[in-house]
Amino acid sequence: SNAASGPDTWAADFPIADGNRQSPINIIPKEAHYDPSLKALKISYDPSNTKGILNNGHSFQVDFVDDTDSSTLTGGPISGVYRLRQFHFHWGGSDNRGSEHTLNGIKFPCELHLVHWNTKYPSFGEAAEKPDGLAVVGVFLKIGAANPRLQKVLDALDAIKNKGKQTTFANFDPRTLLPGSPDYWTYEGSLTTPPLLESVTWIVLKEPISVSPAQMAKFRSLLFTGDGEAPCYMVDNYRPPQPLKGRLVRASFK
Ligand SMILES: Cc1c(Cl)c([N+](=O)[O-])nn1CC(=O)Nc1ccc(S(N)(=O)=O)cc1
Ligand SMILES: [Zn+2]
Repeated sequence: SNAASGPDTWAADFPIADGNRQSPINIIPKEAHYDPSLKALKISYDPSNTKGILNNGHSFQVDFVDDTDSSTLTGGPISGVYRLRQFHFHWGGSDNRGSEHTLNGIKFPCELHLVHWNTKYPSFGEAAEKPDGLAVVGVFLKIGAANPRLQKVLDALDAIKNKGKQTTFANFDPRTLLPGSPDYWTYEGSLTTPPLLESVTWIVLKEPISVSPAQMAKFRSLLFTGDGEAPCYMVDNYRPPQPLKGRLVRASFK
């Protein structure tokens, strides 16, 4: 991460960066606790809720209409109904890095985050301030065959090369980006970029999905910079693992 504005500089403006439930973390499967009381994740998304795709200057995100309970996450470690707000990714400048969570210290080239908020609160903004306000599903991407479901998202990136650019993007079902296995790890954490709010129940899926080297190159064609600025490729937009500080990581599987 670059020195000027990278993760090492965040504590100055956001003291919570050194808090007790920061994300991401390194997940050590052997130290996770199997919890038989954890329910299966129940994910149901309505593709017609897809609102658009935006380069926000630190990643790109696909936004969803979240004014009804039509795209929701329930079950798993959470109680109540959480609505899908957006999904986005984090990736590296080369295939040996890019994910935020790591597995036994291993970095994946990319990580998908599906961001949901608890409907017991009136809005995403309100929920983001509460300890049980958000639930983010994390999915690792590993180098392999080209992922045809990912390609529709990647084909939209040429239109949002620069920071602040957005374009239409419709009828996408994020369920198509999820792996077959329902197995996950879960722990209490935070947003991984400022404001680093400690409001996220993390649900990290065990099984990665595939991405090809050519598809990774597409992620890396985006720019951090706005139109007319000296171009800076959008790569290494990941925060490294943070101290566990005594937190328990639970597994939904043996
Ligand atoms: C903080 C906030 C509020 Cl409040 C609003 N809002 O519209 O009210 N928008 N944002 C921005 C936001 O969502 N950031 C965010 C950061 C990290 C992640 S990550 N990687 O998944 O942890 C998910 C989201
Ligand atoms: Zn993220």
